[in-house]
Amino acid sequence: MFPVNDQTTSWEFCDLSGQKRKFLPQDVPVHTRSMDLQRNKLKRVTGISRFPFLVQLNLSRNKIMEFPHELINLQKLEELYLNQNNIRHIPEGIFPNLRRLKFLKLSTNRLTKLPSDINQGTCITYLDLSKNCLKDIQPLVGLTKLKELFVKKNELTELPSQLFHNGTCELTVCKAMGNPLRCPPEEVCAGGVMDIQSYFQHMDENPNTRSAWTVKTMFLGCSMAGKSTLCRSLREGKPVAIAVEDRTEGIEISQLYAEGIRFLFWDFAGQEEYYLTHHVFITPRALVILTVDLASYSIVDPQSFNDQLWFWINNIQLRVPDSVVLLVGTHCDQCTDQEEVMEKKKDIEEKVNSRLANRRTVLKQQKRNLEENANPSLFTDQLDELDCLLEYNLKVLDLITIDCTKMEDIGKLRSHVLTCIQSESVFLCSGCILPKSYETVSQAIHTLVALQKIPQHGIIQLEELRDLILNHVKLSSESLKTILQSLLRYLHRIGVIIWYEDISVLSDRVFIQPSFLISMFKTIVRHDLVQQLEGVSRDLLMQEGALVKEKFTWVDDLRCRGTLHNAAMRILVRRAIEKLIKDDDDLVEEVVGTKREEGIILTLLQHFEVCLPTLVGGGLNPHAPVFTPSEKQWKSASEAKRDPNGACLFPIYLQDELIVCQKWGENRQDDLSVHVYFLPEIPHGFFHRVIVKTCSLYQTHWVGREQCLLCCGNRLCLVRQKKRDEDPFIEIRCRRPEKDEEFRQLWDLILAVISKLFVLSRQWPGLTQQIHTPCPETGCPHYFTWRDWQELNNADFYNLVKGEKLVCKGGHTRRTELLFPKDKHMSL
Ligand SMILES: Nc1nc2c(ncn2[C@@H]2O[C@H](COP(=O)(O)OP(=O)(O)OP(=O)(O)O)[C@@H](O)[C@H]2O)c(=O)[nH]1
Repeated sequence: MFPVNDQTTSWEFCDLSGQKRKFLPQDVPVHTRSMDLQRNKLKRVTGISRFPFLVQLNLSRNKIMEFPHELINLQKLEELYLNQNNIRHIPEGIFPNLRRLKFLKLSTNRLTKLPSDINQGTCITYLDLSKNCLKDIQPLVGLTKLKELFVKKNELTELPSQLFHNGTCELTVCKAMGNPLRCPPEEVCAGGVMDIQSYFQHMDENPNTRSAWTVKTMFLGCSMAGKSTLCRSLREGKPVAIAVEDRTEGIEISQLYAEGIRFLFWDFAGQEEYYLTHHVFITPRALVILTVDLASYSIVDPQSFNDQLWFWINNIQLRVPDSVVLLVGTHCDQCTDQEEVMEKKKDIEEKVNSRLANRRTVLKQQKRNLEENANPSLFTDQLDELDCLLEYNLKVLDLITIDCTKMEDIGKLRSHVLTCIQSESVFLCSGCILPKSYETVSQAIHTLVALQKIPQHGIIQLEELRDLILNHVKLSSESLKTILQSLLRYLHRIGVIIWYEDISVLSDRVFIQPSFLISMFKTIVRHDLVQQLEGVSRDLLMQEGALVKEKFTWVDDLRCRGTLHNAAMRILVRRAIEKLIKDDDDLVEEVVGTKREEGIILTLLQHFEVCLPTLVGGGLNPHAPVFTPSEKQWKSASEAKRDPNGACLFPIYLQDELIVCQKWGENRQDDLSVHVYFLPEIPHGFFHRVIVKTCSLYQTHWVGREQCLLCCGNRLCLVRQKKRDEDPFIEIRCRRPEKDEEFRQLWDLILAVISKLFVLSRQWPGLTQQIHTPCPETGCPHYFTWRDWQELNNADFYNLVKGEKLVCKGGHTRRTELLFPKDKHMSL
């Protein structure tokens, strides 16, 4: 929507949006400067040259097939929206005439090629070409004022290096995800313009044409399905039996080189407790091998399909919706005969295909419902979002059946995986070209590991790593510095190393062996943590200066309250780590932490929102200084008071909701309640992180497994996960305030919680929100986008609470529904 200021008179701004028009209207004044024609049914734009004073023109969401040639007459045009049409071709000769054009949005069309003279639109600063079919954007070279470039989801294999030349480039934003990029690889582009520039600079200095190929392969599936067996057998090239007691805890990583491809195998444990870490490690652009035990799979029991397959496919679809999933059925030897194997294969494939197709049908139906609504303009964001979900294409390949104990079957699977990877139509992630210098440095790191110059645990200071590499390569210290930074970023993104550049206390340290870090994670995030704690010996307790009776308290607190004392955590991590790190007390201390300082592991667990430091509060405190209404940045209230020798709350280990229920009491009829719906469902682990995120804002909170209660001033706010008619939503429920100032606090509180929900939900790209849920009390839905929320002011909020309908147009992504009983007015 155009920004219209109050001074704009009607002849200057002409809103013709959403009127199902097939032609331009005749009665618009020729002096019109801004025309909004979005969401009509225009196929051609004939007659637009009658408005030579147009500065802004919005033709988005029409049915335009040809780029309107007449636009060459709009010489004052500065902003042009042509997104969401069907344009296949832009003729030559347009852009030399649009000398004032600054903003051009052409996303979601069918362009395969750009006109060679597009670079004569020399004023263009913003250009969106995402979601087309472009193979080449070389014609953009010469757009010297370009600041923001979007070319997501095209068919680009290269970006033109000239666009990024240091001296001339004004680009500040370049988004190129979703292209089969080789030069620079997508992982370099993800780092933004600076990383791309650095890449091209090194390519200039050390050109390379050879393609390096690394494929992250993730093994997912239920516990005991055979993931570790598959992973290790593939690596060894022969069947490897895994003893039952040798189950995967957390994640294991290993490598395999085959036919010039480096596979990084990530073997994820199947038990529920580990799902909590999956958001950290399940990343896009990987091959997923979903393993199912065919012997235990039941055709007749629908739960079997749900648990063993659909749960995983659904999770993958929510988290990495563009992935390729290879289904592997193990334990064939334990099925009665080949016939049973084939029946199960057929059943699984049919059910997967029908569920995937069904999901699409539901999405399409939802889209139709919105389009047919009396006022579809209220739903444009929802429609966009549904379009995005429809565009994702999770590829689930046919199931391959194997007996992991048979040599022949392991060979069959290995060549099948290679074929899948090499067939680019199936697997987007192909080889990528790196500057020679990157390869040299990468190789040097590899050699240093092999020569054991880098300790086995792989934790190394950045500077120390640089010094070691300098002894191995012919590079100046200065150029190594820049190469190393970009290279480490790249290696981190493809999953070879871990470097948390953004966590200030960890930014000077590199984890050359990710498996080390993960094994630290799994000492804490594990299904048998209580037993592990019970097994702590007297010697270990003494080392930490703790008494045996403290151990009983720890066990009790973990079991009943989901709280792990930091002292207990230190003991557990130290016990695990001392097996890996020998004779390096300083490092052990750094990882484990001390009574005065948090260690690496605790920092990471909090960074990834697995736990939060507890400051278990007392009763309601009317003077609690936690909230500062209208403060832009939400600081963690407990941060300053965090005690490294305190305890951490792990919502995953909580058993019940008792404490929350007790404190909250009964729902009241006049409670304020905001619902945030999610479609298709709330992912596993999502709510635990909501709890961690929201509770970290408050000093006083009580937490249950699927609920948490926050205290703001003397107001209570309940956040909980619920379902209505199978539709999952998160409810934020507050006691109705009495005083004005409390009311404002409450508004900020709701806003803070919702903002956390939105930030979090962005990490699941396959997730959107429920659309049709009218308010049961008033019958009229109030739909809000996140941007609407931010833009609402207190006065709007008062009106809402009074039951007045407030309509917000525009906005971005997900919508929220306000449900305030209409008859309960606030006295303000
Ligand atoms: N007979 C037979 N046994 C298999 C086959 N595949 C796996 N197994 C056995 O099944 C058991 C479980 O296999 P794992 O590879 O540990 O299973 P997982 O999926 O990694 O399990 P978690 O680590 O708990 O997530 C092991 O004892 C394997 O040796 C198979 O095809 N045939």
